[in-house]
Amino acid sequence: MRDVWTTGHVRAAEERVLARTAPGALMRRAAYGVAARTAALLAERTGGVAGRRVVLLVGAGNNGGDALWAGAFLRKRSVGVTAVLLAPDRAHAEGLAALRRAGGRVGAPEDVDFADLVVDGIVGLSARGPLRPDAAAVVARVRAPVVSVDLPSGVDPDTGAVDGPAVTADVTVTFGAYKPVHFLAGARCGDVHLVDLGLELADPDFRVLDRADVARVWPVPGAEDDKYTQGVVGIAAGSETYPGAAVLAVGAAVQATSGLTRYAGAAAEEVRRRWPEVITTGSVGDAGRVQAWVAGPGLGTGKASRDVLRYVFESGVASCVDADGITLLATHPDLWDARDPDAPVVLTPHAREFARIAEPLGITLGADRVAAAVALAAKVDATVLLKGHATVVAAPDGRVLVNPARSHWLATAGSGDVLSGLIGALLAAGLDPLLAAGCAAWLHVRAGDLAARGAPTPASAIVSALPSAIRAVLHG
Ligand SMILES: NC(=O)C1=CN([C@@H]2O[C@H](COP(=O)(O)OP(=O)(O)OC[C@H]3O[C@@H](n4cnc5c(N)ncnc54)[C@H](OP(=O)(O)O)[C@@H]3O)[C@@H](O)[C@H]2O)[C@@H](O)CC1
Ligand SMILES: Nc1ncnc2c1ncn2[C@@H]1O[C@H](COP(=O)(O)OP(=O)(O)O)[C@@H](O)[C@H]1O
Ligand SMILES: [K+]
Repeated sequence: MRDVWTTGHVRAAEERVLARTAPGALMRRAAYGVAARTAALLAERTGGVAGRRVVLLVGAGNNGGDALWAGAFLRKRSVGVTAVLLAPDRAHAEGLAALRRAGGRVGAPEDVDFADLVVDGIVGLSARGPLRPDAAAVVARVRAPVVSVDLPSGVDPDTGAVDGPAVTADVTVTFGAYKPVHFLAGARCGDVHLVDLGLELADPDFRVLDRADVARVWPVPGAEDDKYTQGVVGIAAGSETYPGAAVLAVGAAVQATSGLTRYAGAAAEEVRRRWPEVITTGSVGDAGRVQAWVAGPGLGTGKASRDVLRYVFESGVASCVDADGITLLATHPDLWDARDPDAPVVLTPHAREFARIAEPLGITLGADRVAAAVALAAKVDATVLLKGHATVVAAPDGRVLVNPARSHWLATAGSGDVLSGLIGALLAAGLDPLLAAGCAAWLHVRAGDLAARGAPTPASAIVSALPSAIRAVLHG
């Protein structure tokens, strides 16, 4: 599990450490970490360190100071270091003096053209908005690998939003604590390395699950178990028009856990043909007992679908409401009244579905996706999984998980249906809804990677990759 704090919390903690350490000590520790990673990347990309050319892009604040000190440390390994000062009269004075003492020089934007590696010290925690034009012009020249100091400049530290020119780093070296940008805009950061500054921080703003966290809770049957004790999941999905959504959601549920899966709906024939182990019926009322429902994928939004959702809510078990189910809740908010208040609900909107359900409630999906998910979760008293390249899962009590993608091949038709089946299976197994949604999203990404291996993948191949992904989770 990795803990993540917004910049306000990190700054406050840094102030406390600054007050009890020698002046400049923290910055030198941070900069030493940058220098070490820079040398490692130089060696990896160019085959050596001594004699290579590093250009530092130096902004007006302490982020630039880190870069200058890192340059001074790199000089000790005979790296040629040139600093491009974006605000020459405000460049960090001690850092600049240290670089000059070590034999580094101040250069011009053209020096970027001949760099073996660029260190981005333009802006860090104080970043506001995209890169300003002078910084953007220098960054546009960069062809070399980039090490970003603390975070890639131009990306919002707390939301990961990018709305103009910004740096894309190969490696980011951050200090004290992970910040939201590192997971909400992972693709901009490259590999992220954390340098410990001994900060003391309270509860994180969100958490990121690791393999071990998923392994700890993924349902594994024991000697006393049978197909019922592990939790039975019911899938109310698919229609005559969209039978595929049912086949995918059911397939994910069948492969996720070893309990029983039931299916109720118009795609019973297709489901049975593909998944003979599933007990199928035409309607939710005939399905038999389940411990959790998945309602919505490919279901349609007519009267019959409304009845399905009402039945699921009235049944008093946990549910994952996806796709058409979300649209139904948006257009017929009275459906919420059918809900048993003790039964947890997980909503899994993509951005457009989120807008559909949240805007009438006065919640807009702006740059801060975490805040939007938290607000909707509290408002409707449900766990909200907001899909995207970084999936945000917010519980009604304010706990948040973020699950970053490792590639973007999951953005394919039917991929969301697979996710809903996974969540349903984990809810039926009794996982806390936040963990059910978070672990499902985690496994979804891993299965997506295994299925894709660098090329487009159909959603049905993601379903097929689930056993391998679970094996990798459970057995390392
Ligand atoms: N605190 C600590 O203990 C430690 C802190 N450490 C380091 O300090 C960093 C924070 O430093 P910081 O607060 O001095 O500001 P920083 O991020 O360098 O910004 C500088 C100036 O940039 C400008 N600017 C803003 N937006 C911009 C944009 N889009 N495009 C271009 N320019 C933009 C804006 O200047 P303005 O012109 O608006 O006055 C702003 O004042 C932190 O990330 C870490 O690296 C480490 O050493 C460890 C110990
Ligand atoms: N750019 C992206 N990178 C990685 N994953 C993505 C990206 N865009 C979407 N996804 C993931 O792909 C899935 C798409 O789900 P959804 O939009 O419901 O598709 P469908 O309705 O076709 O099943 C979600 O799990 C989402 O988090
Ligand atoms: K930076």
